[in-house]
Amino acid sequence: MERIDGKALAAKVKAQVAAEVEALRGQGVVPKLTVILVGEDPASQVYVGGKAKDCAQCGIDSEVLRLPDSTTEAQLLAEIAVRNSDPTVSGLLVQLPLPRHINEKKVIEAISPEKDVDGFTPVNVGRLVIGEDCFLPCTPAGCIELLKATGEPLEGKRAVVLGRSNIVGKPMALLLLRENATVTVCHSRTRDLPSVVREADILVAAIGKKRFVTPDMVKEGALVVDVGINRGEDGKLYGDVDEPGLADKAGRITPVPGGVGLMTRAMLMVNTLKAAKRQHGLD
Ligand SMILES: Nc1nc(=O)c2c([nH]1)NC[C@@H]1CN(c3ccc(C(=O)N[C@@H](CCC(=O)O)C(=O)O)cc3)C=[N+]21
Repeated sequence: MERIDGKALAAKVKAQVAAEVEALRGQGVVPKLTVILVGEDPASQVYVGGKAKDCAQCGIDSEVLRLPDSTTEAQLLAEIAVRNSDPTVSGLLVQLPLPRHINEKKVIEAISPEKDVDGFTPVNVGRLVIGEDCFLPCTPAGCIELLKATGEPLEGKRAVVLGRSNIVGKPMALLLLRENATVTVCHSRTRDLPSVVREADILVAAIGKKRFVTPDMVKEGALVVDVGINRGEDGKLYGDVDEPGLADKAGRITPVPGGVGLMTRAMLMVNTLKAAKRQHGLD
């Protein structure tokens, strides 16, 4: 299988964002992303650092609000409310997962839909379902860009999404549908899952299990998008797909690392730019 270069595509997307941000600055508009991080989750620390770096590359101001693990839900909601009504904040994101004593649903619902650059609020999810303009969730949006970058038409293809989470599987299915693919969503209760996966011209693996997709499950010539980020005992990152096992197959695959994760971050920059433009009536 040939690799789809997520690093190159992310760089291209960020360069386009940077050019637009520069033009916006000329009009006196400076986009800003605020990330709220509660607690000390080590993976979250890494992701948040990556986002700050991307912002710097794009000329987007960034601010990280670090709150202790002991933060109450009410305190977090109050911090969100301050950013919702701060006109200098274009995009607002609360890093997940949150400590167990905080209700994730309540927190997401508190974010202003006009600043919801993750595309996680019910308003944006609803807009996505009915095909209105909205903030697309970054990971699925990045997956679509990776698929489009292959130059292969998505229309009419059989797409299989492995996983049905609110942040990846479900919105991914909707975005593929919007591209006129024929979409099947598989999950832990799917009967004879391997035979369903084998039908896929386009396979999006977002099940969160290291190398769950074995070579016998992948159709010859398929486009495979690997959303998995599983840390192995050896400290290395593994996707949901056994990529080395697919070496002799025709088709294309996004690597882990170097694929979907980088595009997730690039799409966050796209959304933050879009938020700033909309808030200034420029979109
Ligand atoms: N509100 C919220 N929004 C998110 O978008 C969000 C979140 N919470 N919580 C956690 C997940 C995970 N996530 C990733 C982002 C970038 C990489 C990434 O850049 N990965 C690199 C390498 C990373 C490494 O080496 O550790 C790559 O795949 O090449 C991975 C994962 C965003 N998430």
